[in-house]
Amino acid sequence: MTSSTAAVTAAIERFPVEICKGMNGLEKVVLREVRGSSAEVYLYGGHITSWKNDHGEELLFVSSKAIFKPPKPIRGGIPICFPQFSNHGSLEQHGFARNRFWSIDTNPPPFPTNSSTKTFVDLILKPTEEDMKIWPHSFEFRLRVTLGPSGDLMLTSRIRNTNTDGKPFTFTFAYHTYFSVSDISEVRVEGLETLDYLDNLQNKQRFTEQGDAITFESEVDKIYLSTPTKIAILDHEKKRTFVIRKDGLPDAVVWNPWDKKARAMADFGDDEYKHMLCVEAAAVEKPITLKPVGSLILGESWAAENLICPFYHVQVPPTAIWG
Ligand SMILES: O=P(O)(O)OC[C@H]1O[C@H](O)[C@H](O)[C@@H](O)[C@@H]1O
Repeated sequence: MTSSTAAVTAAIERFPVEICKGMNGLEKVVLREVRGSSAEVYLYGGHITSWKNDHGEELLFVSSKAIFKPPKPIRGGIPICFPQFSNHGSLEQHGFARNRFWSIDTNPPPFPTNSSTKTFVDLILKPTEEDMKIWPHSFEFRLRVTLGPSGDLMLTSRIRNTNTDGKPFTFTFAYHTYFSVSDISEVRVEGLETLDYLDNLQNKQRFTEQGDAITFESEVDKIYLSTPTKIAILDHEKKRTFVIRKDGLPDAVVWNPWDKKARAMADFGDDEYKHMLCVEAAAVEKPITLKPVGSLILGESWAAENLICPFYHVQVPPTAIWG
């Protein structure tokens, strides 16, 4: 066993997590909570591909046609969009973090909150020389995926500028979460009413949302701006509500490709749009800038959190969410 394998094993043995082979032999980490909930994270993309409640029911949508083969990003789950969201810049769509191989971070810097009672894994992404030809910046991107005792899933990202050439860098970001829903026409989203949004289907023009909670009857691709820290997705048929609680991510992207675009995507089933909805905690309108390493100081860092939790319509929402 090499010393780095030993360090990974030691980091993993502290927590009930397992590293195993997933689709096409790609490595994945499986987190399990004592009450039965679980989550799976592929090192390819630092990509969450499964999140199940304590009845083993899948809460994320992953396409039956998803291609688990680099460099194609995985269709569904939670892709990480960094250092660019969508086509808002000159890099490839959604940046490159979602199709790079991440590593297990055996020595993460301490977290302000105590996670000792939770199941989590820490991943890290650093650029290769090839990446630096595309985006000439040195960075450390640390991602902690935590499965809470009530089955809630928390993603914490910490990004540091490690440039020693005196250059700041600027990025946009999203957790591109694909929620599984029973029937898109029965779903509504609360928390975005009356907000301004940029409509990707109308040249990113700015509009103001009218009326009540958001419902779906055609393609939607909107970036809601300066959104509240809590957003809810209500699924009447499933009698289930997902609550998203976010910090450091002012925007929220809502996307459903609907039938025509679904048919145009090779890695997405023709009718699958009926059973998914992306609500993405994001920082898009105001890109983040981080200062480089100085003579006496570390490079600047940025952190963002996204907590998602299902609750069922017979339950009281967990206090972790409504706080
Ligand atoms: O197909 P992808 O590159 O994964 O992007 C899927 C979608 O992601 C976001 O939600 C964007 O707002 C959409 O414009 C885009 O179509």
